[in-house]
Amino acid sequence: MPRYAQLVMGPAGSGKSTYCATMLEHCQALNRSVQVVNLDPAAEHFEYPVMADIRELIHVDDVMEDDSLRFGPNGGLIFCMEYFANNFDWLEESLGHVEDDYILFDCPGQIELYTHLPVMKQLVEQLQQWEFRVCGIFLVDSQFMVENFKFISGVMAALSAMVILEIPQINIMTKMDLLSPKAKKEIEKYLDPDMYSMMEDNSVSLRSKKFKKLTKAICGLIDDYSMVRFLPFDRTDEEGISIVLQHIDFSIQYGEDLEFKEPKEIDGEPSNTNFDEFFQDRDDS
Ligand SMILES: Nc1nc2c(ncn2[C@@H]2O[C@H](COP(=O)(O)OP(=O)(O)OP(=O)(O)O)[C@@H](O)[C@H]2O)c(=O)[nH]1
Ligand SMILES: [Mg+2]
Repeated sequence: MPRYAQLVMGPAGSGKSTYCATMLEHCQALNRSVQVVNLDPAAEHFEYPVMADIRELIHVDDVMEDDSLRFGPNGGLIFCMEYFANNFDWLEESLGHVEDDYILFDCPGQIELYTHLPVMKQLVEQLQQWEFRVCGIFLVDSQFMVENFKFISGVMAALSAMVILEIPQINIMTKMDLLSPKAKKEIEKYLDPDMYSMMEDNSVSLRSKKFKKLTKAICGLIDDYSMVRFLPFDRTDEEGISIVLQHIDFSIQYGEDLEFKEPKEIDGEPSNTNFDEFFQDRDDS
């Protein structure tokens, strides 16, 4: 039986930990068993219970305070993640081996991890060896997406993670509830973008011909191959969360191999196992 994982990635402050807490709550309401693993060695607090926490293995403060290493916060975090990649047995032990388990990995926000460092790819390969079907979830703050060039830059960041990790990826615009009504209207065009017309809008502001040509080529490539799309995510909108989850489930074929499970016994109510016995007693009375 396969196992399932969401690798929750994105720039610093894009809403990864909030997404994990929201998704966990949503799945619990659906009676789905989901667990969260914190992979951020610099995390201070989160609003969800964790099944495993990388800080048990290594904490960024230990690395920064170490006299022989003397790293700053960013270098320290990269060191921690490389240490983690050399100690995947810690994760294996923490996860155990439960069939069809579903784990959300709350990753750190250093963008280097998704552009050129090998750690995340190594993690994906390791998870796949442990029979996980992994889906990348790339979050970008919607407030940084309401202008053409900001949008293109968000698309490029998401694309970079897609290219490096080679797994199904769902891209999400977070914090939709914070947008003003005007920005909300504006953002609709970025949820179903026409990259060519986006280029036309800005043709006046691009002075360098070479830069204009390059941007046009990038936009064309993304549009022609439908490479990157974003789904909106508003943590207060259950229906929207449900649509995001459906896309993710579809991408990792969640549910195809699930076996029927007996409902859990609720206090005061008989479980299915003694159903017959229960009716037998009633018939006798
Ligand atoms: N209103 C609103 N605030 C949000 C939402 N998502 C995140 N936030 C806020 O944005 C801030 C950052 O959110 P986090 O979930 O910690 O972001 P993160 O990506 O985990 O941040 P790092 O782990 O530091 O990279 C917090 O103050 C959250 O309360 C959202 O959907 N709506
Ligand atoms: Mg976080």
